[in-house]
Amino acid sequence: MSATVVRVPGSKSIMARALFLAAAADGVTTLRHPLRSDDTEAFADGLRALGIDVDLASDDAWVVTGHPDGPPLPAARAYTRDAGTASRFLPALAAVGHGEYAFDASAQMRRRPMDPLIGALRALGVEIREDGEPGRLPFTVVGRGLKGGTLTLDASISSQFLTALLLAGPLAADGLAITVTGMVSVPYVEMTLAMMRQFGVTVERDGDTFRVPAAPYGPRDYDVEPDASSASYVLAAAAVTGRTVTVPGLGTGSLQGDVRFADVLRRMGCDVHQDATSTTVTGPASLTGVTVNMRDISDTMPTLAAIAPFATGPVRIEDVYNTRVKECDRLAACEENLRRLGVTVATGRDWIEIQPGTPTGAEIACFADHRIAMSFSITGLRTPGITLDDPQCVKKTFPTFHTMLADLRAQWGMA
Ligand SMILES: O=C(O)C1=C[C@@H](OP(=O)(O)O)[C@@H](O)[C@H](O)C1
Ligand SMILES: C=C(OP(=O)(O)O)C(=O)O
Repeated sequence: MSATVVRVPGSKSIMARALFLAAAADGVTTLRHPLRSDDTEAFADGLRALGIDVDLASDDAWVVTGHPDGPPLPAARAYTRDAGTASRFLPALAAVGHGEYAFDASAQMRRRPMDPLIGALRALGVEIREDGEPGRLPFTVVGRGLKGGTLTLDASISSQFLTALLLAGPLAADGLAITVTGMVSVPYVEMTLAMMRQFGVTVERDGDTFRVPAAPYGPRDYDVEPDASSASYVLAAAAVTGRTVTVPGLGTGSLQGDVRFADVLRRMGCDVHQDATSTTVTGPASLTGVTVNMRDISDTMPTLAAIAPFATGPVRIEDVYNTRVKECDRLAACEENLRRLGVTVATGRDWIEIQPGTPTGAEIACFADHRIAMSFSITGLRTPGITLDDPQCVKKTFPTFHTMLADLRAQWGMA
């Protein structure tokens, strides 16, 4: 059977880093194949609120004029919507500047932890005024230029705090030495280091310590990869329908750890071909069960949980505690929705185990979480009658998701 080629939109995580790096570079950066979504617009709007010029008029290229000394405005208010990346990275950029920068976000984002970043910036001498619940947004960063130095950071709840400090490190007068404990989502940190290198700065890593030199970022013409987490839904669609899908632009050469979701599908019996720049998956006659540690690729946990009932044996996903502090408590959300579909499921502090079953149609509670909406839409390829209580929440990272899925259904002759 011939492969269906599906192009997925640009990477949210690469966009967030590229926007930060471009904003801090000495010159003008062009981002090619940008992702336009709620998260990336939140990032761009946040930069603009700080006085940094981001021209997102074109869908082919966003143009950013950098300010190596930090935000040019002496005072600003930034609203970072639901975006973890914008909410965690932008305050670190503000700390480099000279002024008072107030940050706030949506109710969902206000619930998510910010304390490791607040603590780290304070340890570096930055004044932070907590304007709401301690350790959460909203808060105000009072920037007086960042001197730098050494600090210890707990990275066990999110890697985004470490990424924020790494990205800002070269703008500190003395650079930064950061020692981390308990790191999750390691591939995102590797992405950060690789992209800092692409913009001209090399971080030295010595075990758990990252040494960031004081050094200038250079502007670039930057091509954004397709999003590997978004691709997981497309590959999962192949896995549950027995079809063949090729995602171009994403393979072993990707900066994104989530390309390894294809390895999980391979272990479940899919035929997987991955070269440097593309991934092709063919679903088997029946998927097998698997036990998998998803600490490194936890954004794809809901994708796997949602197709798990179709496997012939149990699917157990381990070491994903921090999925409880994402857009929603994702372990609880997956458990709730699998139960709604009549599937037997159990969860613990950091794991979920799903039994084989035949899901029956039900309304999915999205909890305003794009990944819950997209994951259970893929279950819907095999189970009639699945509806979403909040289909629009996919706009966070993949605004064209439902059109893409409708196109796939049409090409595959599904109603
Ligand atoms: O740095 C990033 O771009 C991201 C890091 C991950 O978060 P955690 O480090 O909080 O797991 C991931 O879940 C998120 O979607 C994007
Ligand atoms: C956890 C996610 O996003 P955020 O960048 O808001 O943390 C996600 O996209 O799955």
